[in-house]
Amino acid sequence: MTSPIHVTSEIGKLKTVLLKRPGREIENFTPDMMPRLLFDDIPYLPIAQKEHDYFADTLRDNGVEVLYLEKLAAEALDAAGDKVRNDFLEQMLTESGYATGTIHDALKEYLGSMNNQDMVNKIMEGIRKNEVDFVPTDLVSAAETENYEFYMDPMPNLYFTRDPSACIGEGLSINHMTFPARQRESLFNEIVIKYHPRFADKGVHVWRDRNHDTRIEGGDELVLNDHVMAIGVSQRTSADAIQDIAKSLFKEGHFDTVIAIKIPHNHAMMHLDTVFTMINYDQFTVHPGILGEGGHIDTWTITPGKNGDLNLDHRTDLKQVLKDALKLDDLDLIPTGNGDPIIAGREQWNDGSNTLAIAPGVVVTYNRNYVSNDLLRKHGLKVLEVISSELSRGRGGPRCMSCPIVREDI
Ligand SMILES: NC(=[NH2+])NCCC[C@H](N)C(=O)O
Repeated sequence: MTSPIHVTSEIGKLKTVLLKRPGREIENFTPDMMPRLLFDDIPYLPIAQKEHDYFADTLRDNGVEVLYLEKLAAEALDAAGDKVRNDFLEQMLTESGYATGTIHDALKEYLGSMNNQDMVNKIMEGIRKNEVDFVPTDLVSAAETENYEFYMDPMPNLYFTRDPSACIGEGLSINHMTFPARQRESLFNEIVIKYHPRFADKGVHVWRDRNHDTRIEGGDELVLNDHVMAIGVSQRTSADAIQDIAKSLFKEGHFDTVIAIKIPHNHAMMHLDTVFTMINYDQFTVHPGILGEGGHIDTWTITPGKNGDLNLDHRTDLKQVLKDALKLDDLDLIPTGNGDPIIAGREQWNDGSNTLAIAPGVVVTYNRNYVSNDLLRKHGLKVLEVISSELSRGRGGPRCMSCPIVREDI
């Protein structure tokens, strides 16, 4: 049986991708909620949707099948029936802070009265207190902070479908995310994989599920070829989660090498793909800001050891490490912003390094990063630019906004 998931590189011709069209969740918050919700500004929804549709059309025009998370999640619940719907709702409420109690009951009744698509959309958008018909009668609900508007927070980062799950080979990781603002997101991916007819019982292997204490996010997980991965040690992905997934990939998959790359732990560079992406067989974008003195950076090449252990090789010459792992004679590392410190900083902030390859040497990028885009063209790449004034306010670019499900082999 061929698996409905097949991703053996970052660059193979993209056949199927998972997106989430931004909905009301991206404007259902106030400035004081922004840092906690990992946003840097208040987006303007109609334009964000227009930009997102343009992005989706660009992919479709290039032969990519576009799937939407919100639709798959509702279809999965439709297919799974009442018990699964009830369990999903209970789990979502529990992870939103209401395992039991009168608020739990009121929210369950409110959401429970909706059809699956409306319920999924509502959970994604967040639930304000004034929309639920509920009068507090017990101390727990009466004492709940009065001046907070929400029972359930919105999930504005959902349009960054790259992060809650990552397709690797014929399987995927369903991720335990770092910050509470994003932790509930991967519940949607879980129900899709378990119950959507497209994926359920089709031999999809879960390398690592969301029930872990250690954290990993898809923005850090790069599939370089069918046996090598690069994973960022970052603000979002911990070294112990990398060891854990490496063991699983070595044991049950065709992978034999994981290159762990340590990047600065900050919001602008929260994932490896904000500073480093693969765009061709032998070409990568790299933000000069991650390279230290003499272009060095900490990397550990992890390979299988004896009795299920791991071997580690610590090196700091990224270019040589990649050349060795990918068996290449040479490699083109293309600096964001052409290496100019001011331009590199500005364009990295707006995801100039966050390119989505849709075929070897063909990338989708934000039009606003014109210096980096010109440089990519000078290095021989075909660059498809998408409009990006509002989408970029969420601190993610074309790679973050897409989760490849099927790519052709390279
Ligand atoms: N793969 C990525 N770089 N994703 C970007 C995610 C941005 C999002 N606001 C967050 O902080 O989580």
